[in-house]
Amino acid sequence: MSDSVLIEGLVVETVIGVYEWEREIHQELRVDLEMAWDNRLAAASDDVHKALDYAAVSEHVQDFFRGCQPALLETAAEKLAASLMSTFAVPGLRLTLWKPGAVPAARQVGVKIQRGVW
Ligand SMILES: Nc1nc2c(c(=O)[nH]1)N=C([C@H](O)[C@@H](O)CO)CN2
Repeated sequence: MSDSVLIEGLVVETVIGVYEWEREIHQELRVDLEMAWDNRLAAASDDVHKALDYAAVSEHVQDFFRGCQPALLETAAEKLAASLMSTFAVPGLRLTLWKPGAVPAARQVGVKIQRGVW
């Protein structure tokens, strides 16, 4: 599939981290998403119900991090990918989770995964 729907730099606040002190605070993550989606039906009908609604997906991501507060970025990425694919019937996605404050000498650190069919 060559079409996709994109979300870049979505900011979420959550509890995440492997250290004890990190379990006591909220930290910022940034989420980049590229989701495989055939955009032709939405374009032909001009109907948001035929589109992969990036506003609804963004809300889902925010809700996800209210309920899921793992230690590792890898765990968060894997669970979020599965949740998005099953909730929105997304056949494939590329997901990057950035943790901007984690390594002071780096602008940001993160993980990127690709799942499903492209
Ligand atoms: N590959 C990873 N490395 C590290 C992670 C992680 O989630 N994935 N997490 C930490 C700590 O929580 C760190 O962010 C605290 O600064 C260390 N390494």
